[in-house]
Amino acid sequence: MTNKATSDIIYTKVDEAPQLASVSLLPVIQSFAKAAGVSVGVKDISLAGRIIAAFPENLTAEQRQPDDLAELGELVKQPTANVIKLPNISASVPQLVAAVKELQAKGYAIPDYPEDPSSDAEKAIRARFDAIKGSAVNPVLREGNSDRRAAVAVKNYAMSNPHSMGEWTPDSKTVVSTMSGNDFFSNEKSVTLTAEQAGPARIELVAKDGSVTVLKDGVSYTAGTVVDATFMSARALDSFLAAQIDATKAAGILFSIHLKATMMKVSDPIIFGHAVKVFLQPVFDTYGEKLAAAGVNPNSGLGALLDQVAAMPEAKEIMAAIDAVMADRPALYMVNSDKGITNLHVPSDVIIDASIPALIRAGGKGWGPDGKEADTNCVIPDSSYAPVYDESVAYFKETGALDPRTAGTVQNVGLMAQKAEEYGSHPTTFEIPHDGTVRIVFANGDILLEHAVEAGDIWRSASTKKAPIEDWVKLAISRQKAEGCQAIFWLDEARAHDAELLKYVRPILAAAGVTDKFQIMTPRAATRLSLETIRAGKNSIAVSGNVLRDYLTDLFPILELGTSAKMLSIVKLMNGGGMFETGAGGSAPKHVQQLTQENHLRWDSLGEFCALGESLKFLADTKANEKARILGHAVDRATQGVLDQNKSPRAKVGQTDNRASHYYFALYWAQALATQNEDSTLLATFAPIAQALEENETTILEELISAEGSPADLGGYYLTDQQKTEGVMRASPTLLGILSEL
Ligand SMILES: NC(=O)C1=CN([C@@H]2O[C@H](COP(=O)(O)OP(=O)(O)OC[C@H]3O[C@@H](n4cnc5c(N)ncnc54)[C@H](OP(=O)(O)O)[C@@H]3O)[C@@H](O)[C@H]2O)C=CC1
Ligand SMILES: O=C(O)CCC(=O)C(=O)O
Ligand SMILES: [Mg+2]
Repeated sequence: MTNKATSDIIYTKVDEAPQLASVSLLPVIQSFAKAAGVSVGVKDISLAGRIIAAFPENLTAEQRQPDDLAELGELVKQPTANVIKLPNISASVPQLVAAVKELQAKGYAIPDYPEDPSSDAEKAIRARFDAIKGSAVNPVLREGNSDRRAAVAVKNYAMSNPHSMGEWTPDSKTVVSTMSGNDFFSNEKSVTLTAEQAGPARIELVAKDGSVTVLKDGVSYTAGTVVDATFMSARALDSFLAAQIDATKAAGILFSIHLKATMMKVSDPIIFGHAVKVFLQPVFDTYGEKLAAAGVNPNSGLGALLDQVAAMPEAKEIMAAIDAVMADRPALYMVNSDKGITNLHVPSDVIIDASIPALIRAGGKGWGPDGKEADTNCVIPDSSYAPVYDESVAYFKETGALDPRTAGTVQNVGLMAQKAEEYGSHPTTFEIPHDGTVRIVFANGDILLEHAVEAGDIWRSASTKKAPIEDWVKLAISRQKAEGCQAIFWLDEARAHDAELLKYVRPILAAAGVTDKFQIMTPRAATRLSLETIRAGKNSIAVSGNVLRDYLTDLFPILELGTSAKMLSIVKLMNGGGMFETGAGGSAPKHVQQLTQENHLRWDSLGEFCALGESLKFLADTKANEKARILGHAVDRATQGVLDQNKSPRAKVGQTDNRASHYYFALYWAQALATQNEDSTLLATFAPIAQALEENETTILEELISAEGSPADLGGYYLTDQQKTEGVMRASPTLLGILSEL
């Protein structure tokens, strides 16, 4: 790799709200760090940046950008890596298409996204876009397992300043519905590879007539890898969805589907497309061919479908047919009832890890088309992890809402390193073109796993390497030792994949003499026990696979803290480096909308503060930089100050926003450095800074707040204009002036 990252700490340029927040926060971080001899560089992993980097030959020399993600992907394998990773967009097709359109309008000659590539040239373009689509950054950077928890100060703050919780009543009609068979869960097969089996393999589909289609060649496995294969039957999925639509209507509640079309970027958009199609079945029965000819792909959602229909010659007739079907269907759970955006409009608008916890926090209520809250049928087709939500809903119906003032906490140790489990499944997931048998075949012809499938079934294989599994169990042991609390492996002995994992887990626990410190429970049982535990004010550690890592690090924080944005999220990289993620939430598109409408950014950077403190302390250890340690401890004190003094952003214009909260963070950080007695140089540097920040509080806040209430122009969405964005996010010349003294 050329162009080696030379900064001590790498901060990531991302998208949407966290990127806007960075424009305000980075000058503070960079100038404070500089005073301690610590350099903080930036690498671009934004959606727009990744698109630009993928098409250099289409662009002018000025427009071109290096492939920062590839560079970071190498860096995270180095022992010196120290990365602060903010959440980036995992793009669905509609988001990708919108970003390309914006870049084209700005003069970047990026090709269109080929929806249905036919020529080799189109296929090559599509392959480049596919590498950008969905969860394309996290699996590359997460070369370690996940340690997510609420810092003690953050948890204490949440207990003394509880967020509002909706009421749960036993008569709530809200339910979680999932398939009873023929899904990924029930069709799963799993094998741990012996040393003899390690090596190359291919995935092929053998048709009924014996002809063979190679779906994927050049798969390569190492010894000890757990290889899974499974499929979801398209027929079973469609009849499940049809039955759920009817059941929802009969119950008089809202229909909603919750998927992870971003992280599960191949399988879940297809499942989403089935939901769109089944919901509009009579329309597809009548106009299916015409819609297909017009390029409609239900996987992109109802929003894109409506736009495409509007441009068809038969628009009026088809629109009338759609309206008639919608009138006959149950009411849909809405993303934005004011704008008529439904759950089925865009595959990435409703993302299960955030959507279901928000509904549970609200007392089991979703928003209906009338703008009112209502009970909801939460449809989660695959039954692998749906029991977690089903059990949560059942538990809260029985016992009422959780009380954040007294609740304990559930931390997570998640398996994700080296594209573990579903993270690595994207290139080995296929929508089956015709009936037959899918099989994984070794070079010598031996068959590893096989399934009889039908056209349209979604078949996928995931694998998990030995070293990450062992690292994950060891991380669990050390976290349990540090906390001394209950710890549960959320694994189901009766599930093929989990049974293979347990063959690793048990001997490692036994060898470490800690078998009695851990329980092993199915996700459903673990959910119940964890909820009972935190209700009793005690703590638990959820040791889980990758998908549950994702789900649980939103579910519990959203109930305990009101949001997952405040989580400490550490990735202990397997080769010795550290990556510090900011919170457990996403890029909060709603927040950008508020900023552009009324110049108020309610993004909370507490996750960034926590990550920064950890990153500096890690740097102190890896580069023997004591100043960095002092800076890191001062970050912790500043974070505590932001919490104690209630300087976190609030929702409304005129209240503290993201920029003002960064001012307070800088003030408390400088004060902490000006009052420590370990390093006199730092003290001398920061004493006048702290004083200047204190003395100019009123001026700085006035400068920051003066523009609030009226629209803000960022000059773009996916690719904002740097000058305009800095004008909005660095609105206090006084603050910038003080920072420039460093
Ligand atoms: N690690 C990563 O890179 C991740 C990326 N994503 C990406 O983020 C995008 C949006 O995902 P989505 O599922 O909607 O989830 P988000 O977490 O972005 O948004 C859900 C809601 O959570 C609240 N929220 C999240 N972060 C903060 C914060 N720092 N401060 C205050 N409130 C916050 C907001 O609620 P309110 O409206 O109440 O303020 C927000 O509307 C997608 O493109 C997704 O792919 C998602 C998860 C992780
Ligand atoms: O990788 C992604 O797409 C999102 C991951 C995520 O939501 C998480 O890590 O919590
Ligand atoms: Mg998540």
